[in-house]
Amino acid sequence: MSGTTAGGTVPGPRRKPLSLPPASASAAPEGEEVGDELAGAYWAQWDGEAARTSVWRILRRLPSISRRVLGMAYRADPRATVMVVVLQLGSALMSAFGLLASVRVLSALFTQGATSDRIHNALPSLALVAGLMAAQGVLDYGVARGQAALTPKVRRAVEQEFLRLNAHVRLEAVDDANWSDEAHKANDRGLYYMREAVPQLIQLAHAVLALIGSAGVLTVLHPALLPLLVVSVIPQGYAAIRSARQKFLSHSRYSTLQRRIRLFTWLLLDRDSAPEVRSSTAQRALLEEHERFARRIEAEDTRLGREEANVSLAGRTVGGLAVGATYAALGWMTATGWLPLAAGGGAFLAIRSSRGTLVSVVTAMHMAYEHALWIDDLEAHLERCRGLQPHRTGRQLPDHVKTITVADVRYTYPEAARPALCGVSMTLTAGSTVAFVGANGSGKSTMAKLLAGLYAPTGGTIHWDEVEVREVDAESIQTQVAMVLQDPVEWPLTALANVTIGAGTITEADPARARQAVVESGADRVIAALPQQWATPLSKRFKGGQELSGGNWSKVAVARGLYQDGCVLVLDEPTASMDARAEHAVYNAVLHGPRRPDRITVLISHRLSSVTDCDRIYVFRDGRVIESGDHHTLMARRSPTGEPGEYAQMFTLQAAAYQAAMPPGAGQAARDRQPHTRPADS
Ligand SMILES: Nc1ncnc2c1ncn2[C@@H]1O[C@H](COP(=O)(O)OP(=O)(O)OP(=O)(O)O)[C@@H](O)[C@H]1O
Repeated sequence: MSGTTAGGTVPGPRRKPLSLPPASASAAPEGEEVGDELAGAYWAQWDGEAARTSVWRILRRLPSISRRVLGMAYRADPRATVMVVVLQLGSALMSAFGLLASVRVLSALFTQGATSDRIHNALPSLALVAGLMAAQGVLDYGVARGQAALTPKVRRAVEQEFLRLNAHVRLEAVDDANWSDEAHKANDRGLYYMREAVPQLIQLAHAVLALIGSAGVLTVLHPALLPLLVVSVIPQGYAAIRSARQKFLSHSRYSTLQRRIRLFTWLLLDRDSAPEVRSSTAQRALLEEHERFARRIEAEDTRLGREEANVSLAGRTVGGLAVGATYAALGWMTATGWLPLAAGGGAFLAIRSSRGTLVSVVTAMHMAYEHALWIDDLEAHLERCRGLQPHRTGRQLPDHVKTITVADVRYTYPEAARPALCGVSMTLTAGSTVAFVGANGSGKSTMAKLLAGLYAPTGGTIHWDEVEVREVDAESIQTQVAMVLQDPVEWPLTALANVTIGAGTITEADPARARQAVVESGADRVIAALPQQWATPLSKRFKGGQELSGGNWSKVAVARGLYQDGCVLVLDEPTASMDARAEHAVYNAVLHGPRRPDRITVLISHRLSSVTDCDRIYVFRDGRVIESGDHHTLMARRSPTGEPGEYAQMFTLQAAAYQAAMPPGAGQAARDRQPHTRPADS
């Protein structure tokens, strides 16, 4: 393809001829290893990373992860955070003292003398154990209460911050192909793990403190017991690490398969794909593909279960041997008098409880490490969002504008090879209706988006009266410009909310303005026919919801634009899917209705019949305005060689297409019935 610019003809990119496709191929790339097929998929980026990282590195990162989560919790609720930390420490102390008190109970029981005397002597320590356990229960209850207050607050705070920043990011950033992946990754994984970070940290802290408590008690009982504990837990710790890593890797393989199969499940169940799935009998192909993945999941499930059983057996064997050796050493120490019998019993209890705690610590620290990688990405994304917010100057546009002056405006999309607009100038005055026409890709919509403040010009200026748009808050332009696009959003809200949302509300309405807007757009009949009229949800996802046809959605979208009641109304081909009568009614309302004297209306259309009554028509080609004037001026325009201008050529071409198809005399009859001349679509 080639295009014409001011500089001449630009050669199109070189293309290789398309080769024949293979006669058989898999529906999507498929690797030997499940993880290979979707390696690089944004949502799988860090899965299994904890299993690939050294334990030392994980341990080194834990303090900074903990600091960050604590900071986040403190910002959300300082009181609850301090309470959780203090109570958690208190609970760990109670647990350690409980263990020491248990040793005293054992000492009392293991001394010589009558059984009743020994029991009697043990009673105070027993009461102490009970008291400490009760105190620990109360403190744990406090931790749970603090966590209950803290976690939802942190969740709400981070989620709101994430959505607020994303909703305001400038449109050009969202246009970037990588943006959607980044935002979804941050939402699906980062935000999820950030929400879970507080309870996870509490769990980790609980386990670590319990381990430290046990170690402390052993040291108090006899300094030689600490190395004994270390020796006993090393094999157990090793087995726990292996098992945790195995689980992380398996999980990443498993989730890849799950995502793949969900795609086919979704295609088979989805309402939008339902007609095509049936009309093209795609069911069989989709079911076969689903079954293929289901079998792989089945095999993966079995493999996973077996592997877990093997790792668990190995862990238990190694751990069991180590504990056996430790208990033997304890027995020897007690028998040889190194350690009093009661201290030996206490050590037995401490070592036993440490084994379970160690597994929790290992799993929790792997999780904290891997989740922190997703949280890092989320934070980087939020930082990027902060840098991409609309510029704020504190200045607002005037409520009414007399003239918008566009002077030599240029715009190049990020990473685009050529500018979409190169030197456009125009003057739009209040009360006038202007049209942008021209071939596909000539820059009409881009110009409209610049007028709406959705993009900032990369060159040139746009003035609203004397105010340059760069000097005002971008949002103040957006509230003054109502834009109706060709593929408007079908808001899954009530009919009324679909009209009012353009004015920034879905719960309040100006009834008279809403009715006026739907009458002008032709949506009044659509809404009147709905079972609950204005209150009908326009989505089948809701009970009693209704689906509209494409043309009727367009009428609702036009009503939304009219309801917004801005200084500028841009209709970017919203009538493309309307029937001829509906389209005519919309244009008639906009062009000949009670037009607000201070509104500038911009119509973008390929149907030139719709724009003949506009005050001024701008003809775009390759990002420039090549002609402008009213319909008659443009029709009369000739080049120096006597050729009709671009507009005249396009109009004549469209008109000729209908005239050729009309029976003799029908044209006059049709014209007599219509208030305005309307040539046909191209
Ligand atoms: N979001 C975008 N990112 C990058 N390039 C874009 C983007 N939108 C449009 N373009 C490019 O900018 C140029 C002008 O596009 P624009 O949509 O303004 O044309 P148009 O005249 O409105 O076309 P159409 O009649 O097909 O709607 C085209 O080359 C198009 O490919």
